[in-house]
Amino acid sequence: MSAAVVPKPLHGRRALLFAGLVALGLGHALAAIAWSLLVRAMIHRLGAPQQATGWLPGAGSTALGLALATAAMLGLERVLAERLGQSWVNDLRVTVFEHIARTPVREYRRSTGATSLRFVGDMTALRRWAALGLAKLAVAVPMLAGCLVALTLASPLVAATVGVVVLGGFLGIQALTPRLYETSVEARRRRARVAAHVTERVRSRLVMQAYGQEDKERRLLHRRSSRLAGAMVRRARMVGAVRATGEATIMIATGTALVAAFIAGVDAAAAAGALAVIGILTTPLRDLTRVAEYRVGATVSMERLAATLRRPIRPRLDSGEVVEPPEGAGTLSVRNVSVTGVLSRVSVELPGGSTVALVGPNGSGKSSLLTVLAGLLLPDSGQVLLDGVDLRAVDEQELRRMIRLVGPDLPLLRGTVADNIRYAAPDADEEAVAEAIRLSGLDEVLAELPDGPRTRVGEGGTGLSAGQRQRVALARAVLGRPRVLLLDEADAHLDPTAATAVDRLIAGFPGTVVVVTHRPERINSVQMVWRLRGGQVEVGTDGWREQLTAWA
Ligand SMILES: Nc1ncnc2c1ncn2[C@@H]1O[C@H](COP(=O)(O)OP(=O)(O)OP(=O)(O)O)[C@@H](O)[C@H]1O
Repeated sequence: MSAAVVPKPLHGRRALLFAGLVALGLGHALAAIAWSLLVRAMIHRLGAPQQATGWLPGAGSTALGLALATAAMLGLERVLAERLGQSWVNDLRVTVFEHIARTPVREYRRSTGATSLRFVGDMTALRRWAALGLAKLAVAVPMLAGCLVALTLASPLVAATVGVVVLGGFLGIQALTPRLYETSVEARRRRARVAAHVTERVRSRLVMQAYGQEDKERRLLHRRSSRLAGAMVRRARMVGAVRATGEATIMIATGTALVAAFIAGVDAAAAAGALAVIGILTTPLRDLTRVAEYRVGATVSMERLAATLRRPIRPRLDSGEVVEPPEGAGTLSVRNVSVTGVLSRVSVELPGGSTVALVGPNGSGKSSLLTVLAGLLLPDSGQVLLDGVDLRAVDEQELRRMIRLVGPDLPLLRGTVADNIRYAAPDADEEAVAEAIRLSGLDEVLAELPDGPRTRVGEGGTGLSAGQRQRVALARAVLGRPRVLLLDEADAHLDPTAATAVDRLIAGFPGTVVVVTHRPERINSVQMVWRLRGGQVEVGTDGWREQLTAWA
């Protein structure tokens, strides 16, 4: 099992974008210095007798040039910052998705709402941090440094005073961040609860309606929503405190700069230049205040994502580890397979092309064994071989092509019936699709559907009856002629005619079939029976057909 590599915000191309933003910050700094010198020179000229000297040559065009350059830099800064944020979040989104997609189903039990919060709320917080936090940091720090240089040119005392006030402001903000962090964690937790509640209950609203629980659920949501509102207000209070500290810093810096200018005895022109710089300084100071806010939001979100990414996933095999897909008829060998709490040192052999019924009481581990045979659940110990090769050594795509599973945990996806059939093999030709439809007995279903294979279904196949869904799932599984077909209660929901179609499918299927069923009397075409009990597999003996009914 391996953990994911978390994309870094300043990796690769993003480091260049960041460097571009720092360059823009330096540009802003130079503009601030130039602006302060220009203001100072203009004020000097205002004080001088006009007739003698005339107006400052080039002042207008310099001011216009500085204004245009600043506007252009601001525009460019926004674009670079957004590119930085989007690029990082895009990498993160794909990484998190891939990780969740590859996490064993038993390892990931987050609700859909909590998962979608990772892709919406958390990604927004992280994009803000990169695009408005990191990017602002890149620009604001050089800009702040440039402003302090400009102030030093006017008066070192003024610069030192402003520097001390700014430092005090940052320390104040720093002192507030632990509480901001706590309130942000609480707000996120409450948001996750509301998202999980709403998503699950909306999806299962028929259960609410059937049991008349709409009012109770509404009250529950109201309570959770009110708690979320409270948490958001507490967070807003802290955000307000941070912003207020930033604004107070700006005002105190302006006031103390004037006092310092008075004490230092600087002339009016230099004081005006310093004030012009303080005006410019307002922008980076405000930006840096926001940086603290975005950083805390991103920390909270990143902790949640990192927890998800720490979950182990099935590692991709290195090219050197992959063995050639085995040749053979689909012989399955289970050797000493154990899955904690479910299977205990199970060893059975299923010759290629044969069919076995897997029976046993509820919870005995039939579905678990099927997922082990499919290579989807890795056993804690032991191995499963397909035609003599350990499933773990076979390239995953090849494995999925050779072994197909049908079961209640593999619903249909939103799209058309045809999209669902082709899901496993989008490039399959029409002939292969027609064969899969025929084998699964889906042709009768398609004839009844308003738009035939182009009929749209919702999430999980809503819009079709349970039996219709089952047959679409069967067609999806047999497309491309897998070597092994694992059917988990494939006859559930089927009427006798449809169940006969499943029986025909099993009888006519050229590969190996394992069929989990509670109704063995429907399955005539199996050649042996395995019973799961107490974590062990008993293999039916000579009179197994009688055992099939007795065991099920
Ligand atoms: N996603 C899961 N995560 C953790 N444990 C699970 C999961 N699914 C099943 N189990 C556990 O594995 C054991 C076997 O369950 P399994 O679904 O394999 O039994 P089954 O024989 O197929 O039952 P049924 O006849 O009711 O379908 C049960 O104790 C169950 O609690």
